[in-house]
Parts: sequence; C-alpha cells; structure tokens
Amino acid sequence: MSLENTAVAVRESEIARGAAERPALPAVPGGFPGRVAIFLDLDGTVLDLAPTPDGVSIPAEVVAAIGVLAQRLGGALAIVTGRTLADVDRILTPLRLPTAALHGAELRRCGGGRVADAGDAPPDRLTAALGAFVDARPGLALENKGASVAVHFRAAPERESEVRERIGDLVAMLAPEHELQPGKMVVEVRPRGCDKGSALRRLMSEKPFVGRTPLMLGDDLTDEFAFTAANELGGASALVGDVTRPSVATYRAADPEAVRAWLVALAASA
Ligand SMILES: O=P(O)(O)OC[C@H]1O[C@H](O[C@H]2O[C@H](CO)[C@@H](O)[C@H](O)[C@H]2O)[C@H](O)[C@@H](O)[C@@H]1O
Repeated sequence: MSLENTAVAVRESEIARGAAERPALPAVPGGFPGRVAIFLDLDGTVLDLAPTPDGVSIPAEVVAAIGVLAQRLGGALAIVTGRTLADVDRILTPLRLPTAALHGAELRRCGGGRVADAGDAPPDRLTAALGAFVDARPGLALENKGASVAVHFRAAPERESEVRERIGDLVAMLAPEHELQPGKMVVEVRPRGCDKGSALRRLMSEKPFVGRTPLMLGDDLTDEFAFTAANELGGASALVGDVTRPSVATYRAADPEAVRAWLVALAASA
C-alpha cells in the first residue's frame, strides 16, 4: 500500500483515553480518508531527551528517512516545535523542511519561502529579570530564543515550583502580552496566542498540506494544541512516551526510539 493512499481513522471513543488503552501507532498509517500529511515534534518525540538543549542528536539514517518521506508526501511533512528555526535546521541538516518553530511564532512554509514571524520578543526587562533569577540559582539555565525564552530546571528539579511561581509573577508584571508554556523540566514564555495548534492549522491551509489528512506526533503538553487541531481536521495524533496524563491523542508510541524506527520503516515501505 503506498503512503499516498493510506491513512488512519480518528475514533471519537479514543479521545481522552488513558495511555494504556490508546492503540499503538500503526506500522503503516492505514485508514486515513485521504492523503496524509505528517507533523513531527522534535524533543521527546523524534529526539531522545538530553541533559541540555544542545545535547541532542539524531542518527543520519533517520534524517534521511524524514527526507524520503517529505519527498514522497510532496512536501507535506512539517516540524512543529518549541525550538528556533535555526536549531531545527542545525539538528536536521541538510533538510530544510516546512517548520512551525517557537510554538508557531516562526513559520517556514513549504519550499523554504517566506518566514512569518508572528510574535514579538518578550521585553528586555523580563529577559533581564529572568537572567538575574537564573544566575542566582545553580542548576537553572536560561535559553533565549528571541520570540520565546525558556528557563530550564532539569539540573535542579527541586526548584520546579519556585521557577513556575516566579516566572508566572514576572510575566504577569512585565510581559502580559506573553504567556507561560510549561514543558518537560522547562517553563517557557511565548507570545500570547502562538501555539502549535494554530501553527498546524495555518500550515494545513496551504499547499501542499491543504486537502490532506494530518497526523501529528508529539510528547509534551504543548503538543496537545496540535493534537486537537489534527483531530478536528479529521486526522489523528500520537502521544509519545510513557505518559499517563490525560491527552486527546488517538494513538501512542512507546518512546522516541519507536518513532525513529516507525519513520525509517515508513520510508522504506514502497
Ligand atoms: O517542541 P519540542 O520540539 O518538543 O521542543 C520543546 C523544547 O525542547 C528543548 O527542551 C527540552 O529538550 C532538552 C533536550 O532534550 C531538555 O534538556 C529540556 O529539559 C527539555 O525541556 C528546547 O531546549 C526548548 O527550547 C524547546 O521548547
């Protein structure tokens, strides 16, 4: 069965089921009512989590498989991530895929055309206050991404509630046009209204995605926006990892290794 003609059906009854009951991502996405479009989150989905943002890597054969799939789908394969576009391009070199970066604040359309910047950077006074907060607490790290800024506490997990509380207060005081995006051992500040769901919908409204059936793979809270969008557009979604929290995802995959194997197998299938 060719990828173009295969698919996955969304079953209403699967929505919000527990992870254990969610069916595994099919080896080949069968059952979609039309041609598929694939949307991939990176960290925790395609990439194993690492101690620091720079510590991630991806096997060359997986990059190659993603490239093959993108070509086979007529370009309808996009990255949907909290990372910057520059980071995505560095990690997936030499690919230049359609990408919603910074939770959708940066958007690159298929063909590498126009990059839309939907969000302003948080004000300097907020970044400075976050920097001072992080500098005073060993184990915390600031990741300044332009339109979005992240405070990582992976090396100091005991500081989680302090980080959440303080950043919440600072954003309310200094950057009310931005909002908090919690993630894995991280709290991010992103432009209000920029989320992965809006980004997926925007890509789906344009060639070569328009008219296709979206399948979104992700692992984190931020991916729930995109799961909802994919499901509502008649597609499906897969939650990656040993996740027990409620989710609207319709499928599951055990871990990033399983996702990488799935991509390689899909690319190898005729
Ligand atoms: O949307 P994603 O592609 O999943 O990106 C989400 C964030 O990923 C990165 O942070 C996470 O991964 C790091 C490397 O594994 C890990 O050290 C960190 O604890 C995780 O939160 C990235 O640094 C962020 O900018 C992304 O928003």
